[in-house]
Amino acid sequence: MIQNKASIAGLSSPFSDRQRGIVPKAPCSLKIKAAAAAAASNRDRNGTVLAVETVTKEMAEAESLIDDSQPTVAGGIRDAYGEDAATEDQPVTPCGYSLLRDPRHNKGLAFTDKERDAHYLLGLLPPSVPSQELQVKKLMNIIRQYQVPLQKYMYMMDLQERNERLFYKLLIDHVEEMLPIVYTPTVGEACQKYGSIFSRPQGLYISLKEKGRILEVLRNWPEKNIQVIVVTDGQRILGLGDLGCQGMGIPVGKLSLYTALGGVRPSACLPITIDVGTNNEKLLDDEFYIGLRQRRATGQEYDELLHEFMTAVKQNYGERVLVQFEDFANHNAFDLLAKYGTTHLVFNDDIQGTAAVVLSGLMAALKLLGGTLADHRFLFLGAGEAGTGIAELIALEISKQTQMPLDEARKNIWLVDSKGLIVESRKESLQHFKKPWAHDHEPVETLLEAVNDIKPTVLIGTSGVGRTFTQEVVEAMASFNEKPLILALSNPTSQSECTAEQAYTWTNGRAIYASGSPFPPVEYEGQTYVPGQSNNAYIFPGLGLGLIMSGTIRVHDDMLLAASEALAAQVTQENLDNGQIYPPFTNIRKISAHIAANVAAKAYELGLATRLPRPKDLVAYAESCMYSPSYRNYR
Ligand SMILES: O=C([O-])CC(=O)C(=O)O
Ligand SMILES: [Mg+2]
Repeated sequence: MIQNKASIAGLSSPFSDRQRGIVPKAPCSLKIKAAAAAAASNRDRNGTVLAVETVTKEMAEAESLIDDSQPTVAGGIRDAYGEDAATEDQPVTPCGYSLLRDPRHNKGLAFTDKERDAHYLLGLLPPSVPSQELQVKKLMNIIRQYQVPLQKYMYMMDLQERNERLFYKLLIDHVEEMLPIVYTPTVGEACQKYGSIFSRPQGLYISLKEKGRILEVLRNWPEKNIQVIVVTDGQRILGLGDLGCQGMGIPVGKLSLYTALGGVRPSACLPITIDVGTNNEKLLDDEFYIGLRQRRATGQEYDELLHEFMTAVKQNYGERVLVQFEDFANHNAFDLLAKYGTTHLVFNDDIQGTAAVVLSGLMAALKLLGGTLADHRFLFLGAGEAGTGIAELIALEISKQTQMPLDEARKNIWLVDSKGLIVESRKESLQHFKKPWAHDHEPVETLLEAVNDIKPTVLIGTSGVGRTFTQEVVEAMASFNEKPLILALSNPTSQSECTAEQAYTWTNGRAIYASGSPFPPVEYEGQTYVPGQSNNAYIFPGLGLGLIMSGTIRVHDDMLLAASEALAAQVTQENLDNGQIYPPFTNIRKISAHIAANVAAKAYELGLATRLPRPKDLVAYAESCMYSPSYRNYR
């Protein structure tokens, strides 16, 4: 028998338990128990072993309030393996006033008359019953009236807290328009002002104060069946530097894309910020700063906290939870990936996600430029996570294609950092991740000199510093390339190495251009040029979905290559004819399903996938696993 919380606590209340929304309907609870037991043993009630899809259905049916006539895969991957067996300990489904206050189940005015009657909502809502589509239309009208992007961002955050399905429906249906709001560039501004706009916690904060108690912190999070964690320590938020605890906007934003673009259900996503202090003096002096008011802990203190975190994550969520490292400073990003890459399912978005999206763009661009990767020369401005990560993945692909040794494949790839071209004579003083790129060449101090010396066919900006592709640099690229490929990847828009308009104007419209944050189309001499967006958002949602749905336990470089190939394959001839090396974001769910399928296929091939048997049609399986934001009918 399920006990209600109030009776356990010995509280009395003028409302009945149902009215206060704390007791599930008895038939539902029985169904939950039966399905939970079945799913846990992977057998049906008669003891027959269940196929994965059948368990999914059992579990989805078991979720109280869901109408049997609804598609059952929406509950998603969580349910498929019996790990999320609903038990009496699960929070019960609310009804009455609490139902309207529960963002996961709230539908606002869209509750039907029958639902209003069955769930104690009579009189709590005005009579109109709009469809979800009409609700989206109304909200878009409101959002479009805000002139300031940050206001739109705050409206969206509020919506997410109020009605989760409507938030995702709106985001998915208007992805091109809303991506720049919930993601780069606006999310960058939101992080800068996070202390002032903070209203409700959207993820977990783990600070030095919680050292020794991280497992307890994880257990405080209301959701138990987590599949993806995005974690930052806030030290390098986009190209905006150290934003300390206010970096939380990034994991929150990335995870909302996991759901909207990759179909991972929201309750399986956990945003985390690790707060070891900040070296940002402005924040330390800001009375509204929400983080620890101290300079960053480093060395052993930092390592110990991170180690406790990684250990607690595995202990609490098991081996198959994906941890995505986001916006760590270079040294920590590389160290963490190296340290945990062999023991955990980890992935660094800034190193590996960015690399995969750029490699994909290059694969597509070759159809416009001609030749193979090995025929091109690459020059990077910026030799941090993104720069060296992309460079390495290109070299890996060249080496695979040509059978040449990796060292040899690196020879056509050059990097410039703040001290000039990375060359042999600087090797001693270079950080370890730059050393492989120290080629034999005279010292060169400026980017312009490097461009003129190396004569790259592809120029890639990963410096985090805005407007560093000057007119001379871009014109030099155009002087020896018929179609210079220019990727200005730093985020947000203010940090982009050059704008789309500059790239097209300075090359007389000949550039193939993409940036990390979006730019609007450019009119130049009577023609419209549509810049591409080379952002890891194309990759991580599909990659993550592929890892989760196959139960993969380690990320392998070949999975990144598989993701790149799948994305490049989605670029149509029409896209290419318009100078586009990425497909439009409007198709992103389909794209993510293809990426997920390719990644999962590679995981099965490498023996790293644990969810067996392997589904035959991985694209269809990926699609069937995706969360749908459509409202469900409540019994
Ligand atoms: O968040 C983005 O737009 C891309 C990214 O990972 C970064 O710039 O750090
Ligand atoms: Mg990032």
